[in-house]
Amino acid sequence: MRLSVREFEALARDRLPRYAYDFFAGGADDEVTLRANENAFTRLSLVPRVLRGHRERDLGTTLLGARIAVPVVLSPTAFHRLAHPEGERATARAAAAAGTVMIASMASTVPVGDIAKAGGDDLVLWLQIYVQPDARITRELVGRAEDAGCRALVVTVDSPVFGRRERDHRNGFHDLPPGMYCENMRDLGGQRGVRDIEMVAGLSWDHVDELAAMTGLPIVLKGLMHPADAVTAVAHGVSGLVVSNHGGRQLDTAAATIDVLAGVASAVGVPVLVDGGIRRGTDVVKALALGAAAVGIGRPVLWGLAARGGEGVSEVLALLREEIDRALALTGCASVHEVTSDLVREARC
Ligand SMILES: Cc1cc2nc3c(=O)[nH]c(=O)nc-3n(C[C@H](O)[C@H](O)[C@H](O)COP(=O)(O)O)c2cc1C
Ligand SMILES: O=C(O)C(=O)c1ccccc1
Repeated sequence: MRLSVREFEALARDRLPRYAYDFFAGGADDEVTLRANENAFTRLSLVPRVLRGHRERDLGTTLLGARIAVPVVLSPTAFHRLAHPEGERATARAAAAAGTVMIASMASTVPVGDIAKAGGDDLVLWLQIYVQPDARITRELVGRAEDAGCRALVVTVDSPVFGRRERDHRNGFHDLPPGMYCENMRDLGGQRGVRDIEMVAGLSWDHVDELAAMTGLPIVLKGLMHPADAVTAVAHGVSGLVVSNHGGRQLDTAAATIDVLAGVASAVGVPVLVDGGIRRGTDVVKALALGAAAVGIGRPVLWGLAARGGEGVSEVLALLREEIDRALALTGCASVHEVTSDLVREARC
């Protein structure tokens, strides 16, 4: 039996080829932000309340109108078939069983329609996209998301260019192995490899407006860190935000997400999610206290998938669920909505 999310990482490291483990685990440049995301949680302390007499906890909440059973969603990560042959299908089944949102990556190795089918009616599926230089391709992707029954589009805005991941360069990992493709790019005119997904160096608020004009789906922006950008985002009509530094894979030395969360969350009225370095139930409670509506996990899903396929993802989600439940009990909270900002403070070293 695995006792923690970190044990899954060790299992995954043992099972995966080096290049795949490094692709999943790695960050940009010196990986300062990669480490900072996790470390920042240790600099925050919880200040529990006691004697409140709650026998049980309700871990559920609502996100963009969808009821979710735990305040943890699956952040979008590329290439699940590098972790397990069933890839995103297995991930979708685990997300559906846990009763939470899966944000499928535009760079999934299973087409979004097939991810939706694997997850079934219970799955709340959102599709993450990178706006493409050719608006026709973006429009086609949006259509594929709508046809698959996705309930939101998550637009990643932290990547006008790719971050430089030295591990991938060292390993010569620049494209998917034979037989694996960015399936959502299929038949859109490219070679279906990693390089088919293009970044838009001049990404701007105009692109957000253009995208909003293409669809009736709610739009969530992922990769914001600055409160001023959050305010502008809401003025452009977005329905939610994900405070994220892309798991330390884009701008190295960017702040840890948990350190900027409160500034963003207090600046806007839309739901704010946060991802980066969340590995324990107490991390989730700290994020809720700092204003998050829910959190996202990236690598922990990949570690579960690599270790034991969909069962492994389910185990990771179950571990986090149990830890959140215990952390709520020990902080005196009966629900995620009772987690208030006074329950967290900066640790004195
Ligand atoms: C291997 C890997 C692939 C990723 N692919 C994407 C992606 O395709 N689109 C995206 O918006 N974010 C992507 N991300 C960033 C995640 O959505 C998320 O922000 C990050 O993993 C959260 O940090 P954590 O891994 O510490 O939980 C990726 C992250 C990893 C580790
Ligand atoms: O690795 C990533 O972080 C990522 O976002 C990505 C995007 C497109 C293709 C491959 C990876």
